[in-house]
Amino acid sequence: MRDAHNGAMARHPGGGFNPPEPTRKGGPDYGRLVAAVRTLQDHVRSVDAPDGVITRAADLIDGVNTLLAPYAADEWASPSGRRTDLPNRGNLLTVPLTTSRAGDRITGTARFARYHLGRNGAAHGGTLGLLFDSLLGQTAAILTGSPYQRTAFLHIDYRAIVPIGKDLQVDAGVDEIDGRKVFVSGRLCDGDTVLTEAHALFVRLKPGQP
Ligand SMILES: CCCCCCCCCCCCCCCC(=O)SCCNC(=O)CCNC(=O)[C@H](O)C(C)(C)COP(=O)(O)OP(=O)(O)OC[C@H]1O[C@@H](n2cnc3c(N)ncnc32)[C@H](O)[C@@H]1OP(=O)(O)O
Repeated sequence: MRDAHNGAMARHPGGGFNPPEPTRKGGPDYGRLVAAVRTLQDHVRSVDAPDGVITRAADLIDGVNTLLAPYAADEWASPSGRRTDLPNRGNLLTVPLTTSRAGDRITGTARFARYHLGRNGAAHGGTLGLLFDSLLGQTAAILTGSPYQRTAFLHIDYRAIVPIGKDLQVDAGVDEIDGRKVFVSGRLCDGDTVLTEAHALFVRLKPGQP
């Protein structure tokens, strides 16, 4: 049987890390769909309900999966990550992040949810990598004006545990450009407290690189 999700492996004919092509596909409720799934993810991580409730929830979600399955499309056709009118471009994968350019910096707000919980109130360390790849990737792309880059390395320093369910501040900038290499760093703060610092190398892709 064909796995429709393998369509996501289709390569762009031009190669490279292609910037998102804006779309309004999915209509007025696409943002609500993504927000609802995020809420669902939080519920699945926090639920402590009777077996019958779990059975009913699983049945309902199976129903949604059956509804959506015939429409699985590759990454170039799906609106995921291309709804530039929506938070996080309608990309369910990302840690919720809102940014804007402030001169030669990228600043904004990030918020971890129950879904991102590691243990004992702290966000899972891997989700910090997820956040910083997005934040520093955006920073490299926007501040250099060249979106065709990929992360070569990402170094994270965990300074303090990152709380969930709280608006936190991000700040990032370009430290150095050396030919194709763009060195970027940033941090995540809770007020005056630095929670996480990261630095990364993004390499501008040559034509034909995937
Ligand atoms: C315009 C506005 C648009 C706005 C709208 C933006 C929206 C858009 C935002 C996107 C924000 C998300 C961005 C996520 C981006 C991913 O997450 S990409 C996924 C994770 N990364 C990957 O999968 C990359 C896998 N690796 C590779 O593909 C290749 O290793 C790379 C990174 C392309 C480099 O390979 P290459 O081109 O063959 O490079 P190579 O010639 O070996 O090295 C070039 C230089 O870099 C150095 N280098 C390479 N790798 C390393 C390393 N790991 N450590 C140290 N040095 C290294 C080399 O030593 C060399 O240095 P020099 O000799 O030139 O001094």
